[in-house]
Amino acid sequence: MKKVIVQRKNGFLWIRLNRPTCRNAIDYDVMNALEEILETERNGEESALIITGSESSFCAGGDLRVFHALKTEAQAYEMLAKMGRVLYKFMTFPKPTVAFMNGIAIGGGCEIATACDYRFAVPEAKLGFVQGDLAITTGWGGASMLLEKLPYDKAMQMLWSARRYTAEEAETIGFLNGVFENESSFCTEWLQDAFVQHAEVLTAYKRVAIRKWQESNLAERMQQEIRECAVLWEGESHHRAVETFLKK
Ligand SMILES: CCC(=O)SCCNC(=O)CCNC(=O)[C@H](O)C(C)(C)COP(=O)(O)OP(=O)(O)OC[C@H]1O[C@@H](n2cnc3c(N)ncnc32)[C@H](O)[C@@H]1OP(=O)(O)O
Repeated sequence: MKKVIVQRKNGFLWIRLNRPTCRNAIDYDVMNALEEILETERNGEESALIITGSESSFCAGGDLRVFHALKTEAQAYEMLAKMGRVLYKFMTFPKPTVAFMNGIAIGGGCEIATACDYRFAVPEAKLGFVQGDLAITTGWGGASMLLEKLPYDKAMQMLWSARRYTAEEAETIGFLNGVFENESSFCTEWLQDAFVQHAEVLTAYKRVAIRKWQESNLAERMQQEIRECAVLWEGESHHRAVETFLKK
């Protein structure tokens, strides 16, 4: 079974995270697949990219079973920086990008969504930057990207509280651009009329945004954030919190 499925539908490129038994958590295979897709599809024919999850989850963040083997700051940094590079590629993808959160979006799942230009969810989705509860920060550059997307106080509220928000609450705080019953209503009520036909207009506007992020050195800020997380990762509190989850 492919861990990441690529589909082309009505002029859009769909990426579907596909590890439903662990709520589409991200492991190294998924990171590699995403990196390859983002490289090869930069100049593809589709006008926009949509990322979603299979079955009824979007993404439960990093695969805690796999990544719990990483004990030291250096080991953690290597993994975190790898996904950080993938998310910077997402953030600066030359076309519009959309996260359709078809269910739970937790931890790194919210970081992936933050890298996208738009975020939508189904009513029953729960969303949160829960990393704080695991005694770490966002480790894939999510906080730096969130501060580009939300007003300062709203972004910090989501990060500092580590709270799980309902879709309605996440829309109120500004993390979500809308809530749709399902993928089909998202497509007919939003996606099909969201973008002009002239693909060169879409990419030109995206370059405006990307230049701003380049000038404000977003890549470097994400790297520094990843270093902060790697330091905390090594701590006892983090390892204990993950063990508690894994023993459940
Ligand atoms: C790297 C930076 C980060 O991303 S830090 C954040 C890491 N993620 C998390 O802390 C989320 C941990 N998961 C959860 O809180 C819950 O599983 C959530 C996602 C809310 C789903 O709850 P629920 O629908 O009740 O399912 P469940 O807990 O029974 O899980 C089903 C199976 O999936 C697994 N799973 C879940 N999340 C992960 C994960 N992040 N990494 C690895 N496995 C995960 C569960 O262990 C469970 O597996 P099993 O069926 O017991 O074998």
